Formats: sequence, structure tokens, C-alpha cells
Amino acid sequence: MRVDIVTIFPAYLDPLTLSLPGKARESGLLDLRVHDLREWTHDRHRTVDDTPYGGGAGMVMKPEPWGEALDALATPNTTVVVPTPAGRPFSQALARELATRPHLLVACGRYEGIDQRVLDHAAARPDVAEVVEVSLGDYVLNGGEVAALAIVEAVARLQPGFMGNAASLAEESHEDGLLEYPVYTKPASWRGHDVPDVLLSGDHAAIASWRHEQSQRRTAERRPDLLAAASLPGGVEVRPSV
Ligand SMILES: Nc1cc(-c2ccc3ccn(Cc4ccc(CN5CCCC5)cc4)c3c2)n[nH]1
Repeated sequence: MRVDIVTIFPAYLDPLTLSLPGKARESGLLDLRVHDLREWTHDRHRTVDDTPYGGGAGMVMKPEPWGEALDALATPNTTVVVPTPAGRPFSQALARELATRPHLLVACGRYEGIDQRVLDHAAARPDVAEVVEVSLGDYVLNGGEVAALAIVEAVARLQPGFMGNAASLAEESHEDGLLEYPVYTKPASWRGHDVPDVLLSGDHAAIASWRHEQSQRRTAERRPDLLAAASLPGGVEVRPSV
């Protein structure tokens, strides 16, 4: 998979070259490139913003640099991903969908956002398969870079062969629609806190059952909204924790 990220703060995306995505880059699973939007400006001040039509506070990102960035970076099958507070909520399901795409072009806005015509133009381009506006959550950040870090990491780790232990992916939170169970490691007793006996029992069926019950209990307590959607096998009744 190829991912191009366009931003006026390229250094903000440096963390993507460390840890998980870094490994993927070396292994060729992920071809990640970060670009400074100002590459596509031509004035002395490398201007990327201007005052909003209709008035209002702040500035808006000019369409011209974005148009030239698209001309330079779009490939025959590009998905343009645009972080925005007004977008579709990002989720593991959306991450799985984006992970199937051959090329993501992540457009990181700043100021009050990107001129709408950039998104309209992108959607009409024959080389753009889809423009996906994505929200990281119901809060306002200063730009799209933080969302880009999260989106790219969530998508990159779903690439086949990316995670050392593919099995851990299948067990992950939100894969079965429930929150994940608590995890423990050595020592068995720590500052008066003991690891639950079942986890030391070696009884794998009992362990699996305990973990599923813990996931259901946590989901009922913290995310009842997920319970409705979760595919509970056999209609197992969930009792909120007492
Ligand atoms: N999930 C999530 C995503 C973001 C996000 C993503 C991209 C950008 C680009 C610029 N901003 C700052 C920013 C400031 C003020 C407004 C609200 N204005 C009111 C009238 C016009 C706009 C919007 C946007 C972003 C924020 N934030 N949170």
C-alpha cells in the first residue's frame, strides 16, 4: 500500500517513521511519503491560506496548492482521506475498509479548513476513487495531522504480514465488537494484587470463557452502545457488573 500525506507541518508526521509503520516501510509493506504542501506554491511567501468568503474568523486554505498536489500525487486509483471535525467517525471498520485500498492520499488541513472546491474537484477526478472525510472524534483539533497519525497507524497495522503475530489482530478490541479483556504478566503477585487464578490454571477453555465474560462486562459498563451492535454468539445474556 502507498500512502501520501500532504501537510504544512511535515515534521509532525515524523513519528510515523518510527515503531510500527517504520518496520512496515523497510519491509516494503507500506510505501509512506510525507509532502509539504508549500512545494506546490509559487509566490515568494509560499502562501497557502487566505481570508474566508462570507467573512468569519480565521483563514481558509487556498485551493490552488491542493489542486497541484493532487495533480502530482494522484495515481489511477487514489482514495483521498480528509480529516475534519465534520467527517464520518473513524472506526476499526473504516480502518479495515481503507486498508484494502491501493493508494491513500491524506490531506491535512489547518486554519479553518480547506476550500470546499478542493474536495469537490477531487471527487470528480477520474483518478480519484473516493473522497473520505473522516473525524477522529467529537472535539476540535488545530489541524488534520493528529488524525492522520491515527488513521495511518490503524490502517498500516492491518496490512497482511505487518503485525508479527497476526493472531493478536483477530483478538483485538472492536474486532468482535466488544472491548478487550484485561491483560496480565509476571509477577503473579505484585504489591498485594494477584493475577486472576483462572489465567494460571492452564485451562484454555476456562481462560477463553473468562476473557469473553470480561470483555462483555467492560463493554456493558463503558460502551453499552457497542453491545447493541456486537454480534453476541448464541445471544449470551450480558449482566452489567454488580
Ligand atoms: N476529529 C477532528 C478533526 C479535526 C480537524 C481536522 C482538520 C482540520 C483543519 C483545520 N482544523 C481546525 C479547525 C478549526 C475550527 C473549525 C470550525 N470552524 C467553524 C467554521 C468553519 C470551521 C474547524 C477546524 C481541523 C480540525 N478536529 N477534530
